[in-house]
Amino acid sequence: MSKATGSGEFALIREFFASGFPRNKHTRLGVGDDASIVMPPAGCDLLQSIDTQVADVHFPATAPAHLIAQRALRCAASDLAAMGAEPQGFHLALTLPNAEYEWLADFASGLRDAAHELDLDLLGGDTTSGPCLVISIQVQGWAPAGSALTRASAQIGDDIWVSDTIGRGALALPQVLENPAQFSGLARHYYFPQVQTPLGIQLRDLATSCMDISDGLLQDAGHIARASGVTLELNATAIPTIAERTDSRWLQCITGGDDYQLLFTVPAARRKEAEALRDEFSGIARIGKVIAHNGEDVLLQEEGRPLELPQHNGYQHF
Ligand SMILES: Nc1ncnc2c1ncn2[C@@H]1O[C@H](COP(=O)(O)OP(=O)(O)OP(=O)(O)O)[C@@H](O)[C@H]1O
Ligand SMILES: Cc1ncc(C[n+]2csc(CCOP(=O)(O)O)c2C)c(N)n1
Ligand SMILES: [Mg+2]
Repeated sequence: MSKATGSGEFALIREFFASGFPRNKHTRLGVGDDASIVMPPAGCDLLQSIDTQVADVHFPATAPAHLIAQRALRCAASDLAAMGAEPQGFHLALTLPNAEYEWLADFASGLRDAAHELDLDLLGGDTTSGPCLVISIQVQGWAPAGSALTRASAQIGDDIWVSDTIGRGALALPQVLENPAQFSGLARHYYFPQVQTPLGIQLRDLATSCMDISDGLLQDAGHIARASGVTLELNATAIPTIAERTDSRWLQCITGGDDYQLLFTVPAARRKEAEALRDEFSGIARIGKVIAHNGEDVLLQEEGRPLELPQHNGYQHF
């Protein structure tokens, strides 16, 4: 397979990453210098997050390069959506086992498409050789000062909501591992997780807490519970899952991860406002309520009776 034109790391950066990305008006200096320069709008907080994806841990190494890029940027951008940020830009750190021209061209084309859709300017990065493909993406954006959503302020009595169906990524995984190039049905959700930026922005004035579900609904619900010092009581039959409650794969849906849907809490007194969001975000569903901490961080109920929580409630690296 051919190598990047010109030779070496710098030709590769020039060819694939120096142009073709959205140009954000707040970017003073992007790819090419020792650091990027960005001028945030007055009165806004800067929000930043970093996400790493490793070949054969987060995606199959043999997946098409444009799909790997799409997925990596979307998963990273999801953390901005979770906090209600308006996206601004990203830095890309790439570790590559080799520099094959066709692979890089395909990767850069997927990355550009995702960047345009998500409104993220490529601000800079770092490119190295290494034993396996690793993609680290730092994303940043802003929100009016003090308005960003966090995991820490869920209140007793709040309703618990999710932005859409849970479990698509988890149930896609066996298919994707079997055929990494397949890109239909559930595999679409695995490679193109829906980034909930518009919903996150609307929730700034409505939700008391919010996060994106990357590791599994049950485990991630525990993060809001611990950060807020409350218990999240989930109603099993109210959770919109891709496999029905009676399906043997239901548990995989709520523990498997790779959803990138939002989990958020809204005061019960504002339930009608949350329901009205359905005009624009038809998938949102009310799945439980926040109660005083009672020893457990998360409770799963069905028709008023507690369900035993599985030992494995979400993805952990170690
Ligand atoms: N090596 C690290 N050094 C400092 N902080 C870290 C490190 N790893 C994780 N964190 C912080 O710990 C918190 C939880 O990290 P985690 O990666 O689980 O975030 P997440 O949004 O739940 O998951 P995802 O990685 O899927 O976005 C975040 O605030 C993150 O910034
Ligand atoms: C090939 C392959 N095997 C397994 C998985 C499942 N998986 C890996 S990491 C993760 C949680 C999010 O990661 P992080 O917490 O690092 O952001 C999940 C659900 C996958 N996506 N691809
Ligand atoms: Mg997150």
